[in-house]
Amino acid sequence: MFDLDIRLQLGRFERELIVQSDAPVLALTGYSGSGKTSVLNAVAGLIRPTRGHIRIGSRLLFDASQGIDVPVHQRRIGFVFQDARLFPHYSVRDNLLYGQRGAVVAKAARFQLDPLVELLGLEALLPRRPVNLSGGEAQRVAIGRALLAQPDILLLDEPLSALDRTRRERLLTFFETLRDQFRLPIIYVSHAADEVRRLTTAIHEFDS
Ligand SMILES: Nc1ncnc2c1ncn2[C@@H]1O[C@H](COP(=O)(O)OP(=O)(O)OP(=O)(O)O)[C@@H](O)[C@H]1O
Repeated sequence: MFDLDIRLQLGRFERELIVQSDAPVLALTGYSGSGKTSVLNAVAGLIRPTRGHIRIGSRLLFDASQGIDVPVHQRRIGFVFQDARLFPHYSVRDNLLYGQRGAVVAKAARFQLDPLVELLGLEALLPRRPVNLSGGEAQRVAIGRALLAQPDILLLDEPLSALDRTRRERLLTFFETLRDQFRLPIIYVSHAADEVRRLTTAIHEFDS
């Protein structure tokens, strides 16, 4: 499922990552500043590794030796950033629908608005603007928006950090659904290994 062998150089910061795993969820954990978000940026195509390759499922996204570097908009990746990054001038509903724009939303599409609104508990929030959401609510909207773009791969950067225990629990269950029913490959960044143990045994810890 995941075959990553990359080297990143950002100013003086360097990070190597070599992972091969058949697990559906790959977790990256480690201290602040260890390069977790940078790896997600490389997978999304926002920064370019200095060498190596990135293959997820059947998709080869980057291979320096073959000169392959799939453009960001063709990677079909849903990226949920640490700060939700919703459009402040759009309602929650319009933020969600923005995710659908450009995506082929056939009746058979994996992710549909109404079931996602229900799964993520967003009904009451639909008319609100992001400024009137808590951090955890905004994060749930960002997850819905990312999924409505019908991604092949989901990148989650510390998605539970703004949530209380009950909401954490519900979202973890939701991620298990994405993993088991939708079979969506997920790279999940967290600084806490215990947070991700429920989702996967494929945990790569940056400890140096
Ligand atoms: N464009 C850049 N130029 C120089 N250094 C950078 C650049 N982008 C990131 N860095 C540095 O790379 C290192 C890794 O950053 P990154 O955000 O990937 O870490 P992280 O593990 O995700 O951290 P956190 O858990 O705090 O989010 C940091 O020291 C950061 O300052």
